[in-house]
This record gives sequence, C-alpha cells and structure tokens, in this order.
Amino acid sequence: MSTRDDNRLREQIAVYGKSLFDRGLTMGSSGNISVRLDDGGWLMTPTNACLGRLDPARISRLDRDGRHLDGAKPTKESVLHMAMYGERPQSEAIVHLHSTHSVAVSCLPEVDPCDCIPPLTAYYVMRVGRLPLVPYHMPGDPALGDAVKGLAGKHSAVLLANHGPVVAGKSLEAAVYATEELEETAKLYLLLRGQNPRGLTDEQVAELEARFPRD
Ligand SMILES: O=C(CO)COP(=O)(O)O
Ligand SMILES: [Zn+2]
Repeated sequence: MSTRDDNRLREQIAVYGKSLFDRGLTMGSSGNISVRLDDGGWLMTPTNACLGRLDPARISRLDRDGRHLDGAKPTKESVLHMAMYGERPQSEAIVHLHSTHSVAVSCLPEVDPCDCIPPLTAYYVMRVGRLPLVPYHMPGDPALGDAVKGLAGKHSAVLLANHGPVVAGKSLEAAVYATEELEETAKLYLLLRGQNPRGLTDEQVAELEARFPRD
C-alpha cells in the first residue's frame, strides 16, 4: 500500500531521473535510483527503464529483505543498493549512473584503486571524498554486493570498474548532487591528465572535512 510519503518519493525519483537523463548523465536504460522507506523497505527504479521516462506508479517497492512487493520488476542492481544501505544506516538514497567521464576514469589502468580521483576542488572533497574502485563484475552480479560491503561503511561513493559510480546520500537530492560533483571532477581529471595539476593539500582537505563533514 502506498502512503503519502511513498508518493512524494516516487515523484522525486521520476523528477531527478528525468533531470539526470536530460542532461546526458546516463544513457538509454542505464542507471538506477533507490530510496529508503520508513518501514525499512525501498523504492527502486524498474529494470530496463529509462531514467528520463519513469512512471512514478510503476516504480518497484521492495520489503526490508529485498522481496519485490509491487510495481515493475526492480533494477538488477537491487542487491548492490541493499548492500550499500546495509553498511550506511545514515544513507536514505542511492544513485547509480553510467556518466561518461566517471566511466572513463573507471577504465584507466593507472588509477589508484583506493582513491580514483585526486582532491582537485573543494566541492569534490565536500560531496564525494575518497573514491575507491570496485573490481569489475557483470551488471547485476550479486557478488557486487559483497564487493562493496568492505568499502561502503567508510565511503559514500564507490566507482565500479569499467561500469560507473554508485553514490549514497542522506537524501535523494544529496545523492544526486554528489553524483554530479563526481562526474564534473572526473571530467576535470581527464582534462588535466598529463598536466601535473595542483590538487588541494592534505591540510586543505582536512580543513574542508572538519568544516563540512560528509554523512
Ligand atoms: O545500470 C544498470 C546496470 O548496472 C541498469 O540496470 P537496470 O536496468 O536493471 O536498472
Ligand atoms: Zn550500471
């Protein structure tokens, strides 16, 4: 049964999904979005759905154990989303995209798997922080859940190798903002590759983390 709060969250998922899709931040039927419900379950975007054309009424609802309750069949990444929530009780929403520059970084052989993108800007530090790389798995592989478990407690965002970012936030808005910041910083990183850019110092990063703690 849908509550008023459910309906507000369904509308929000559709609005943010369309905004992300319309700006080219994910293509075709790629990407997925979820939000946590008060009863411990989740709303998740349906599998093979275009984020630009979501029908709020068809968004999938799952119970706290990940069982599909109603709506269309959920995203094949439901196990990944649930594993991330399991490590992050403070997170209320997760966004996964195939945003081009972030995916490009996820394919580079030289990235540090503990920290894929250096702290180039203050907003990257404030919204994303250190970004670990998750080894390649097929989309929807349930083993992706285990692969993020060791990382998601300490990191609100992870980068799936040769695939894309998965970003948690204390609200859907926060998760979207962080995903956008990650994509723009991935673009900057690629633009500046080979130019020995000056990143923020450890002191500047520590100052930002103290002043603007991430959830
Ligand atoms: O991005 C995707 C898989 O990683 C899209 O999958 P779904 O269509 O099942 O959500
Ligand atoms: Zn994907």
